Amino acid sequence: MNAMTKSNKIRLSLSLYLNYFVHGIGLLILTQNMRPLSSEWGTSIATVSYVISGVGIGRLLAYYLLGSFSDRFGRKKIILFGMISYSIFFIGILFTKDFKVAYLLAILAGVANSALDSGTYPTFLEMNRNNGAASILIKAAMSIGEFVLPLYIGLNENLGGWYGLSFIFAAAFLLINALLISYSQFPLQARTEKVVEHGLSSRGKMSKSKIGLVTILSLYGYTSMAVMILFTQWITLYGVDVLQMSNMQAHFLLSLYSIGSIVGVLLIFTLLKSALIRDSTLMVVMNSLSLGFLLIVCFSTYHPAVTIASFFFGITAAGGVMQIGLTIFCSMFPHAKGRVTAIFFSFGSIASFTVPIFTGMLSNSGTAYALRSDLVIASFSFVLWIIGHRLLSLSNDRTNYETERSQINFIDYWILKLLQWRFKLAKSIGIKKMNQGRPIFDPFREKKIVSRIDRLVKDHENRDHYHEIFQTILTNSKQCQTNIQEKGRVK
Ligand SMILES: O=C(O)C(=O)C[C@]1(C(=O)O)C=C[C@@H](O)C=C1
Repeated sequence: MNAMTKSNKIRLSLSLYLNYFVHGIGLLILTQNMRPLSSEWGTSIATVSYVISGVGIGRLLAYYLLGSFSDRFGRKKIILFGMISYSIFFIGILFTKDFKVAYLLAILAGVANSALDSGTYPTFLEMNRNNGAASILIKAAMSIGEFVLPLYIGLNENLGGWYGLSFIFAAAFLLINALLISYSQFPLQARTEKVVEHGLSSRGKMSKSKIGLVTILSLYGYTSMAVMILFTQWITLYGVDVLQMSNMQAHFLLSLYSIGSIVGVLLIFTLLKSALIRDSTLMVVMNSLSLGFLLIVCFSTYHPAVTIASFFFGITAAGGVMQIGLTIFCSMFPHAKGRVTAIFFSFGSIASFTVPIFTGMLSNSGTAYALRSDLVIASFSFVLWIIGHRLLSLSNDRTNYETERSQINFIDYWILKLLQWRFKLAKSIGIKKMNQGRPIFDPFREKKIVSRIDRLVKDHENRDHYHEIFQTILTNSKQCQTNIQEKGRVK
């Protein structure tokens, strides 16, 4: 397949993000409709909750297999399969009267979720030359879906509308989008045969530090997910039971956390895109900060402090750190991205199973124990990244120059910003000179500039290079001024 054009990339990205908007809806649609579904199926709320756990089972069962399929048969097929399965779930749940069928459908939703993940994350990495910034936006698309659905359901209930409409909308969105995706061009994928050569299974070839990193990143698949699930599950009760907040104040903690997560996504996206910071350094910073904010949430009794800390915890723990972890993991196995994604999210699925179980047990001793156990997991994440950062730096030092390159990217970013500023000032001088009828070229000023630079240079062996660079800047600056004057004259 040929390289993708910019408009193809944008179109495909939008379709993929739209899937995750619907997936955000899918994540909440059962819990938000527990009451109507329980009366539809003639079961208790507890049974509906049991049906919901089927989603987790489906994800766990399917991730690894679908990840391998994604590497072998291509991203597009696996994504389309996920979208169609998801639509069947949305429609099927509405029309079934039997909770056992609903349970099977929930498993199908889990399978659909893993298909979307196994196909989409690698596609974004392949489309953006392994820059993980675009995958971070997946999280934003999901958060928007999660934000919109409860609002819609609340509004629909007030207006007395049928609960099933949101299911129909979700399925319709997906089916129309599936049509668009089926005609979309996908980025070039790493050759499938190489999966065998470089596969994760060829442990003999892996160095000790690589095995260490695989372990760390897999465990992070668990801890990054667990930290978020645990917080969202217990924070509201903690606010009411332990902090004696009003119901409204306690719910607000979760809303602020969600808004924080969207802010975090935008922040991390900008940081990664501008290459201002190395991804693994960002992980150490984010995980240490999230631990700090969590400590405030767990031990402060001052309501405003807990409220603000919840917002910042959303930024640092739910702003896409999980996605960066996955991007780093994928970059270690460029030919098996689908499988890596699958392994990573399988660990995440285990978190969605185990967290409700062990926190449920802890809550018997008090809600504070349940929420504060999140500190243990957040500390674990932090330690994982201290070690992970070290291992990544060591392997980079020996084998490549990624560290230097990312620093050069950082410097180039600022050189460009400064040059843009310089050109702007030179243009302004150019316009003033035109109005005064003075020539652009000012040899005295240029001589001054050059001799000043000469005085500033410390590494004398590079003096000639600096001369040449500043001479080029001046030449281009004058060209810029000429252009702006000509434009002014034409007008
Ligand atoms: O200082 C000026 O007079 C400018 O027009 C700016 C500038 C420059 O880019 O620094 C550009 C052209 C002149 O020959 C000297 C300096």
